[in-house]
Amino acid sequence: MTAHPVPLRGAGASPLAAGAATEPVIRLQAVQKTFQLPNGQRFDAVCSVSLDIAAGDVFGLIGKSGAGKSTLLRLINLLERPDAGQVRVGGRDLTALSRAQLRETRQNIGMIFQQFNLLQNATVFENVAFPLRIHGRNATADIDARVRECLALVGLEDKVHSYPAQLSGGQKQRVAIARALAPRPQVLLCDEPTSALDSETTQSILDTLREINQKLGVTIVIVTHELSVVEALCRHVAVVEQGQVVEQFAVREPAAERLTVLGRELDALVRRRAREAALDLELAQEAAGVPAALRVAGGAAHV
Ligand SMILES: Nc1ncnc2c1ncn2[C@@H]1O[C@H](COP(=O)(O)OP(=O)(O)OP(=O)(O)O)[C@@H](O)[C@H]1O
Repeated sequence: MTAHPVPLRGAGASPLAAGAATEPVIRLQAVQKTFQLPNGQRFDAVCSVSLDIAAGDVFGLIGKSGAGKSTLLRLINLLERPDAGQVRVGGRDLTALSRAQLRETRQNIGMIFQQFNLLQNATVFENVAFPLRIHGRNATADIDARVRECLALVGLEDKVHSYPAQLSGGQKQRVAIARALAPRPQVLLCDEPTSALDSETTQSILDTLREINQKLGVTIVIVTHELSVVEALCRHVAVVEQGQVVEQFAVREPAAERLTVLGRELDALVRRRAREAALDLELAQEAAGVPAALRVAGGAAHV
């Protein structure tokens, strides 16, 4: 896939980025979300969570069904408004903003969903142009250029006139990624982005997300129930249980002890994949006739 350079939202380029150099791009401080249930009872979905996510990171949120992962993710762009606590993104406290300011600030936070959430009666072009048009400040030529740039980034230049119904699941998710990136966000939130896709398509979407992170520096936060997704994509992970972050760690640094079963399972997977990669490398070198003394180690020893 050809990737076209897209200008980064630089630290000095936008008031949204003010303060970003001095604190993590995402900072949740004691955020709380309680839902009122139909029977009148109250349910604490997120309980006083504090979490820092550094600029440029790829951060996974894992946990059992109902643990509060999606609610936590949706607190980051205030799709869910916290009952208490602060949500800071790009140095701004989102909870203190007016509606108009929040609309503006949300351009800095793209989001993709399990079911893609595309406009069915709009072409691929119009889907990607949508977030640029609703802010009404972009000239038509600029929108056109930006839409094509984003579609190139996800390898879908040739689908510009197609409708969502004419696309595969993976292509729909690529359109959703292009749409999320169109306003040049610092942060991309992903809510189970590969859960509706087969494993091959999942791999190619993960490759695209990795490329976006590496080339554009966009910080990615991803909710998933698939440990393989975390292993393949994330640098850091937090395990969520009953509305709380019970542990967080660097994915590539398996430890002797973890607090949670999911943490232990993820470590085991990381170790297994590292061993497999080391073996593959060894076999490839052997097949290529590289003398044993000159072979490069695969790195499994580190984990
Ligand atoms: N709008 C709402 N009203 C009432 N309860 C809600 C609402 N949204 C979420 N919940 C409840 O909050 C809890 C956490 O939900 P959430 O979707 O964040 O969990 P999750 O970890 O993402 O689960 P899953 O992996 O199944 O999507 C669940 O028990 C859910 O039923």
